[in-house]
Amino acid sequence: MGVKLNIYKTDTEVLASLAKYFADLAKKYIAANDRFTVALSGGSSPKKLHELLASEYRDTIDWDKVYFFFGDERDVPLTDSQSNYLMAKQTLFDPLEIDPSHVFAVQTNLGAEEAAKAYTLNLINFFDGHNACFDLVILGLGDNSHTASLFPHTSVLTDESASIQALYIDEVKMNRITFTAPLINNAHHIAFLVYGAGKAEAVKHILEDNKNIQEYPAQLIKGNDLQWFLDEPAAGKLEK
Ligand SMILES: O=C1O[C@H](COP(=O)(O)O)[C@@H](O)[C@H](O)[C@H]1O
Repeated sequence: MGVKLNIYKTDTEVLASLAKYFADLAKKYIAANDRFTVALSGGSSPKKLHELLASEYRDTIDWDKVYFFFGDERDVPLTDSQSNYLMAKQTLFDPLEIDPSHVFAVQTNLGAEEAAKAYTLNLINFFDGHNACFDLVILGLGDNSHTASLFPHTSVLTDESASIQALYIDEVKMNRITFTAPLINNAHHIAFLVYGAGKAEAVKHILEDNKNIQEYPAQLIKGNDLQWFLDEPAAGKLEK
């Protein structure tokens, strides 16, 4: 299956479409496997998605069968305002009263390197020693074309292992812990959530420019079912 672009006039419509996609996949995988595994993205874009899921889909998804992971995390305490975990806790887990044992936070209290190792072990245990294969990975896109914490001109971009790596990112002056592209690409379904004109240049680089993964890391993301959920401003520089 190729890349599917879902382009809507407004971010509200984008979020509604992705929330429904999330719900449809959750129902499908819970019916098939009695669980739905999802790796969340961080930053600010997903906040409204989480709030929508926690309100409109509170009663239509069997949330007790959903298991949450993080595609990347900042090397900060989980109580820090920059923490991707804290954002998800406040906008999704707390409103839905998610069982904390179903949420796999990156244990940043261990320090970045040890946290990456511990997270890798968590995945090995959760997936019974098999390669981690998430039902859904949700990704954002930075205006510099990074996704997860796969930033331009970093060593992790050429890592061919499906793993979790810790590295210092000079661009943001902090350590990050991130899925590698092969780990993301193992997923059954991958959804980019990108809205706002500020992302238009990056979207064009990723979807239409020649391959240059060092400049445009999100070009590394491939998958059986890779879907983009975009508003028109974010898609505004794509060839019509
Ligand atoms: O640093 C990060 O940025 C990206 C994009 O965030 P957004 O708020 O511009 O959507 C995010 O996907 C990633 O998880 C986060 O750590």
